[in-house]
Amino acid sequence: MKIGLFFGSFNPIHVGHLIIGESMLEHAGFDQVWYVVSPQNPFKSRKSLLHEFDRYDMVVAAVEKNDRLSPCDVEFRMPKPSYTVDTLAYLGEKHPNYDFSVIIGGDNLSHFHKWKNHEVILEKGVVVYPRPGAKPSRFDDHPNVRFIDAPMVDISATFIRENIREGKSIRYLVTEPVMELIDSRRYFL
Ligand SMILES: Nc1ncnc2c1ncn2[C@@H]1O[C@H](COP(=O)(O)OP(=O)(O)OP(=O)(O)O)[C@@H](O)[C@H]1O
Ligand SMILES: O=C(O)c1ccc[n+]([C@@H]2O[C@H](COP(=O)([O-])O)[C@@H](O)[C@H]2O)c1
Repeated sequence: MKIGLFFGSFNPIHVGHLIIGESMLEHAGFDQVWYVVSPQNPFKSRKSLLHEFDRYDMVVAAVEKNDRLSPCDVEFRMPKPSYTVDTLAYLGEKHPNYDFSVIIGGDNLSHFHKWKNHEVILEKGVVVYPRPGAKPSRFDDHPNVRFIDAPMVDISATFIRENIREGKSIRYLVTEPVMELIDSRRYFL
């Protein structure tokens, strides 16, 4: 079984993340995509970062209607910050019959050389979803890096958090169940 591991802060999960997951199932040949919620990205500040349990709840709410998209909380029980190569190794040991690859947005590829043991991640294969404004990277022509030809989506979690703080609507930028959680729990205010 081919599994695409989509690592992210998901602060919050938005429709861009869902379009990426579905496109990966359709165009990259994955049987499933797992949304791995990272408690702490090694490069990001904790400012305005919700607790991982809250971010996970939103991921669960976003994907529950889709059998092939799954939430994954494995990094909650691992050392922090969350290094992708370590999680990949752990999941590989736990599920020896699954074939894992990593999914990233085009913006992350330009920083990829700074990731811990990125060569090891590359050996497994990296599938890239194009992102507006992504810079060219040294991995663009790497044999184990595959770009998916799919429509660009110019949505970010940062933009959603800003809208919430300014009292603006986030309807259609996140799914209805995610919007209900954000409203009822007063996230990002
Ligand atoms: N609109 C998008 N197009 C392509 N890739 C995306 C998009 N949004 C997020 N990603 C990718 O999804 C993964 C998880 O992203 P993340 O949870 O940080 O969302 P984000 O919208 O980039 O958040 P923030 O604005 O807080 O940085 C990353 O690999 C990121 O590159
Ligand atoms: O392993 C690393 O060195 C590394 C460096 C930067 C980012 N990552 C992971 O990349 C994922 C995407 O991050 P984010 O915050 O942009 O959603 C997230 O799961 C991070 O833990 C991992």
